[in-house]
Amino acid sequence: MTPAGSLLAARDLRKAYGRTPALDGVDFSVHPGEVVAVMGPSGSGKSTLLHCLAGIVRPDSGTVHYDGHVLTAESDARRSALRRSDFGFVFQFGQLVPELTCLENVALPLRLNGVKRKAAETTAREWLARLEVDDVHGKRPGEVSGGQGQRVAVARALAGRPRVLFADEPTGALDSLNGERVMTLLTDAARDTRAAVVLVTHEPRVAAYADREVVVRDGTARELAGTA
Ligand SMILES: Nc1ncnc2c1ncn2[C@@H]1O[C@H](COP(=O)(O)OP(=O)(O)OP(=O)(O)O)[C@@H](O)[C@H]1O
Repeated sequence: MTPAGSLLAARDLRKAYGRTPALDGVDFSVHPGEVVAVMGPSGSGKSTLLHCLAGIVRPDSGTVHYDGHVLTAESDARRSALRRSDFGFVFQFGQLVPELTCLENVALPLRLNGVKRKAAETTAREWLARLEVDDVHGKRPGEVSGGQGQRVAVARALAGRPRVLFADEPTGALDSLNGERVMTLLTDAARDTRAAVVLVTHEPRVAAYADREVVVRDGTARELAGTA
C-alpha cells in the first residue's frame, strides 16, 4: 500500500553498509508535482535514501512503490529501464559528457529513449532556452561556467519529461545567486510538468524551494513540522 495519491513511496527502508547502518526504518512519499526536500547532517543517510528510491541501491529490507510497480521487487534490468524512461537526475558535479556539446548532452537521454536526432535537438534547444543558457549550444561542458553547466544538467534531466526528478545537492558547487536561479528554474519547470522532485540538500535556503521538508537523522526520517 502507498499513501493515497503518491507517485513514489517507501516503507520501512533499512540499509547497512557492512556494520554501518545508513537507513534504519525510513518511510517516505512524494506526489506528482510536489517538491520534497530531504535534509539532515552529513552521513545521516540522505544520499542512500535517494539511491534506494531511484532503484540504484537495493535496500536490505522495506519496499519502494513507484506508480503501481514494487520497485524493490523488480529485476536490475527492469529498474534500469524504468530509470531511463521515467526518472531524471541532477547531481552536484560532473554529470555532463565532456566530449559532447551542451546541445548533444541535453539531447542524449532523448536519443537513448529512441527519439530521432532532429526532434531530440529541437526539444533540447527549448530546454536550454528555458534554463536561460541558449548561448551555449555548441560549447562543450569544459568551455562553460559552473552555473551554465549546472543549468545544462538541469535541462538534460528535465528534457526527457521525467515523472520523478532526483536532485542531490544540485546547487552545492554554485555561488548563492546562481544557486537561487537554478533552484527557481528547476522547481518551476518541475511543477509545470507535474514531475515529483526528491531534493537532497543540507542547505535550508535550498530546502526553502520545496513544498515539504523531511529530516533524516541517524537513519530515520521525520517530517519537519509546518511544511506539510
Ligand atoms: N558505498 C558505501 N560504502 C560504505 N558506507 C557507505 C557507503 N555509502 C554510504 N555509506 C555510509 O552510510 C552512511 C550514510 O551515508 P549517506 O551518503 O547516505 O549520507 P548523506 O546524508 O548523504 O551524507 P552527505 O551529506 O555527507 O553526503 C554514512 O555513515 C556513510 O559513511
